[in-house]
Amino acid sequence: MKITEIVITPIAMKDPPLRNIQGVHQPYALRSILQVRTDDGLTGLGETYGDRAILTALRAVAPRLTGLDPFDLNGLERIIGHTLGSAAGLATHGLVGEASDEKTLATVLSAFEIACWDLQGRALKRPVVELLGGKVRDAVPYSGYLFFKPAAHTPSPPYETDRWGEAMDAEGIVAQARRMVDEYGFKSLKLKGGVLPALDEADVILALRDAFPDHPLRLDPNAGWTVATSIAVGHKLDGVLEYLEDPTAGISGMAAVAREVSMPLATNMCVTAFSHLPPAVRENAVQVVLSDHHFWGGLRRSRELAAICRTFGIGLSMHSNSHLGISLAAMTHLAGATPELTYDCDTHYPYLVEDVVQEGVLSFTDGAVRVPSTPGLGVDLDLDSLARLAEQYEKCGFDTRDDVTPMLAVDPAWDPVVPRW
Ligand SMILES: O=C([O-])C(=O)C[C@H](O)[C@@H](O)C(=O)[O-]
Ligand SMILES: [Mg+2]
Repeated sequence: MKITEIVITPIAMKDPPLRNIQGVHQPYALRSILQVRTDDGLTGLGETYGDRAILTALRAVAPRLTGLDPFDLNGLERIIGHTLGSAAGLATHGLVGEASDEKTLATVLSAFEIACWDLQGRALKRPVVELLGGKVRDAVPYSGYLFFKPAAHTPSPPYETDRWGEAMDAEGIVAQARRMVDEYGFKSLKLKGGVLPALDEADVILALRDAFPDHPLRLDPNAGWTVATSIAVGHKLDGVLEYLEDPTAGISGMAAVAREVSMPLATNMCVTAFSHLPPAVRENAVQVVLSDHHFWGGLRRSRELAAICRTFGIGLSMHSNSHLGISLAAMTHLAGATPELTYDCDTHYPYLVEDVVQEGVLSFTDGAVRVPSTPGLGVDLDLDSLARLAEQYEKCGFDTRDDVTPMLAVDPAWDPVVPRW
């Protein structure tokens, strides 16, 4: 089997005004959809970020992959390494740590690697989970991802009215959580923090604890707090949190917090590449790493991360950014085959109102997605939806994720400085 053609389609999907430390989500989230075609007539699917910088890198690599066997993942890595060379790190939005050459390569590799896994599975008529060693769970549990948000936010271009309403205080967040739990059956809850003053966010967690006594709870302010504030929140939430995610910036900052608080600290910001693991282990900075195949280099590398975490007694969870069904399928196959992944995975999927994959394949029951059993990733493109979302990308008016500008549109004094509290 040889790759004959790769089609990369940037798309924009509607997104609600979800708040975070930087500001607010734009009215559309951007993704790149990959279709990798072979001489056997098969098409493998991939999905990754849609920012201009990654799109440029994907487009530089794609023509070099003609003739590659999709089973040759080492060859894929070699070609991508040669093509990107020492290209400067991709600009990122700052919510998944610093950019670096290592992460650029891993991000580009992942996008094509996922499509190759899909092709391998389709060729062998086996689901990806079986190529990864077989299922360790039939369904993958996800956590309900709670965001502070206004009911409406109207910079230009405007946001679509969403079904989640306002959630800017404890009452709103508890109502959002209730809806997530009722509709999706989530068994754990994560609050995106960095929006209210830190101790007020701790109060929101306490309100969630009252309303959901048995749900593991997580709080993630994306490094919005100083070490001292992080410790104060850690003490206030002693015995309440499953983990505290990225309260403060950097491996040493996290280590200073970890020495003083009782709950595990988790990260998708200070340990986001293999070179971050040795210092993090040395300083005992984090007790849980949130993997994310999109920037850790795909499914193989994510499993290498799992083995390293197992070796050093670090827990493994999974991070998410706004994503579509191809990524949800890839996340589910990976988690379905990875025993180390004992924490419920993050997903933004409940906020999605439009997808590029055919409906009805992926759904949540009791907070979990069944690992697909059909060949490859188990999802197929809906070409009409792909075309519509591609047109939306052309019209949306931006080509890079930027949570600051739409915030400035409603608050001209907005300053995304960190740490803020
Ligand atoms: O766990 C995290 O840090 C994230 O999920 C990062 C995301 O970008 C999140 O902050 C968001 O969607 O605004
Ligand atoms: Mg996080």
